[in-house]
Amino acid sequence: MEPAAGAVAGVEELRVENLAKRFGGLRVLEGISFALAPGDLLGVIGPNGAGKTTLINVITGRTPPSGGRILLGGQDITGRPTHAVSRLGVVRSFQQTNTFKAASVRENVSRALRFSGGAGPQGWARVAPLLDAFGLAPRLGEQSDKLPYGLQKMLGLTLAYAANPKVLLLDEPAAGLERSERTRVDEFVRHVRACGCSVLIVEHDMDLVRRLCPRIIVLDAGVVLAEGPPAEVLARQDVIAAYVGADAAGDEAA
Ligand SMILES: Nc1ncnc2c1ncn2[C@@H]1O[C@H](COP(=O)(O)OP(=O)(O)OP(=O)(O)O)[C@@H](O)[C@H]1O
Repeated sequence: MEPAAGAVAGVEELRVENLAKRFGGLRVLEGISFALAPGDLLGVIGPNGAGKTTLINVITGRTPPSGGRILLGGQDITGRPTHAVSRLGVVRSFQQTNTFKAASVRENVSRALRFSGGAGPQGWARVAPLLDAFGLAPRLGEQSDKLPYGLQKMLGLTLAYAANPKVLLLDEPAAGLERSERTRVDEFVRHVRACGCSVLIVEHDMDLVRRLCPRIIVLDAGVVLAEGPPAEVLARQDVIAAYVGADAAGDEAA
């Protein structure tokens, strides 16, 4: 799959500084800081309830933070509403698919392209490599919720890309996919990075994380427990104890 020419203009860096989120007395995120350069890929892993989805919710304006700052290309976007944040180019995908269920694949793509002002031939040309690679091109007329689940997930990713992101936040893109379908997530991520888009990927599939991510952070109870290349981080005893446990220890040994 070739990257579309000129797909993303004016790519900017995302910087998260000392981000915190509390729900009442519950501390869900505390002191989270990292930066994403253009084309960067950061994996975020951690046990259930560690705060991974909340991190995406806070960055994308779905949930207001309790402290800290979010900067896009140096511009403070902290606390802006979701539609404003996505118009600036910070776009997410959801664990569950986020398509308009009763609408066709074509209409879904068209809406996402219209959002970024690019529903003309150029916009369609930008998403065409993804539609082809995922086998969605011949199914444009089909109702999106009648597609097999794996294709609905890939449509969800395509829609996120259609919105012309500078920074893409993927919440468990491989969840619910057959093992054989997961390499499509790899293809997707490589494609969007080649277009200069930064990617933050929350994922439980450690094989995928090891394959794709040059750098990961481990969240545990809302704080960063470890950060670095997956081979180093996943070998740390505190990470194994907190999260990875016997499964990954077994994988490492295998
Ligand atoms: N709106 C909310 N109100 C109160 N508590 C919340 C809210 N949203 C999330 N939480 C709590 O915040 C914590 C972190 O949840 P979050 O969904 O971010 O975890 P996660 O790391 O994404 O987990 P998973 O891997 O299971 O998706 C959990 O204890 C959750 O119950």
